[in-house]
Amino acid sequence: MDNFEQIWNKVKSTLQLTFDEDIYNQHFAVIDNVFKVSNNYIYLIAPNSYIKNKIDNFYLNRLNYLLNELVEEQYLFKIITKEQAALELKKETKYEINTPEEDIENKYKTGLNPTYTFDNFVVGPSNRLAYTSATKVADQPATFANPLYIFGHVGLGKTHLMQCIGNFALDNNPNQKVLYVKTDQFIEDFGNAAQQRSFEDFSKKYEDIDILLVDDIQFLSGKTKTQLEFFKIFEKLKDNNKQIVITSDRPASELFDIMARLTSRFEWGLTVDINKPSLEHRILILKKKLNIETSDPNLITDDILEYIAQLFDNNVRELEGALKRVLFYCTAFNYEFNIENTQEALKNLINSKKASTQTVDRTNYTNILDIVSNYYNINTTDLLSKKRQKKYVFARQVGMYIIKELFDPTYKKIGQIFNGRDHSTVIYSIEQISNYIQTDESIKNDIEKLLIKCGKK
Ligand SMILES: Nc1ncnc2c1ncn2[C@@H]1O[C@H](COP(=O)(O)OP(=O)(O)OP(=O)(O)O)[C@@H](O)[C@H]1O
Repeated sequence: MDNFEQIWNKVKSTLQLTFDEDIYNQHFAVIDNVFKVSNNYIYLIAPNSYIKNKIDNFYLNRLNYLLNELVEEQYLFKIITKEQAALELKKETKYEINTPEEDIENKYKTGLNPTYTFDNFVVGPSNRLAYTSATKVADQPATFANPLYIFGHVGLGKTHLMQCIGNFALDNNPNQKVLYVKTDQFIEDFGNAAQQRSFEDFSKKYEDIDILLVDDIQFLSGKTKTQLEFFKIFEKLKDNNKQIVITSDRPASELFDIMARLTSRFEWGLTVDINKPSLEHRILILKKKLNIETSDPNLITDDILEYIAQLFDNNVRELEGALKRVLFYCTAFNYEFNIENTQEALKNLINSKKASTQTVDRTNYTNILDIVSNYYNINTTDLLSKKRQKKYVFARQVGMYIIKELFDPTYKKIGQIFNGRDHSTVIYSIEQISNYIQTDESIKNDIEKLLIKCGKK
């Protein structure tokens, strides 16, 4: 809690710098402490419902924007009145007190983030099919497409769209049981259940469900037992006519080390992809985000939005991050929103982008790349390419592992050697190989041989 108090105090300090004294004193100075933190909401008590409504209507986005800058996890501020706080306390639940609004409480049990809605998802040519399919699934679960499989590169809106399905379906029918879960969480839950030899809670959580939303299914790779369990759950839900939605960074046919009976089932329903948005689409996304963050769509002019959209063309998360940075920089220091200040705010991001796209010196590693390619009977161009067939993906992961073992460069550097893969892909690849080494004797021997060929003393 102390931590949240500090965060609130920091937000308050920024508000004090940005707002007129009168506004600050009337709305924010009067809020002292954090009342409680529950279900990713940080509760603040307004002295009366007039102030509560005023903050809700005019300032809440700004507050949440500042909060976002300070904490990595998704938290939101929630303003309640003293009366509501008193009611909460009366419930006498020691550690977790229900929110006043039942529907919000319900949503948080589902793992859903209520800010992901169809309304704030900007539709364009790169995501129209995925969007339309998602709206249909949300409107009529288990009727239109089951499973719905959404794939695309990092940060292009898969999670957002998947969560829209859950939020919309729940709004339509609050009695439905919806569960959003990241694959990592599923793996962890299964591991815990297996360790405790008690599957009751696990089965209840995943089988007693109307809509199951599973994010980033590619992380099931190599986890045979967990895949088998997921297969059982999948079959059960399908048999009971329950909706399943899955996201992944690649088509089901290119999933690596996931059993064929699962990947083939992923293709039973409808598969849709999300691609990179065009410049016009990116500008529209920025406008929407601006509207959400500030309630003032004209705060930043179109030429500045276009400037940002030109710079960040790969990933909507980066694009959004850039906008937030500009907003924070200019509002926190009371600077004008112009190109110079935008450039200044984005200086570090631009520099790190430049660094990652500069041509890479592979000379030190060429030998290793050749040895690994030869060993797996592929050519080096394919090893460095984006081809997703298993033999290339596996050899690439081995290449990354060996370079890390022998030279220990940064993950970012390894990503650059392999044609600009991001550092999380590199980490994931190296972890995969480390896992194989522990579980598969023949892979372990291969890697040992390769390490020696590549110069391990
Ligand atoms: N079309 C869009 N309209 C509005 N916001 C979008 C859109 N596409 C992506 N975003 C925003 O971009 C950010 C990243 O999106 P999201 O987390 O859904 O990406 P993802 O594809 O699931 O990425 P990852 O593969 O890393 O999980 C989110 O804040 C999301 O709201």
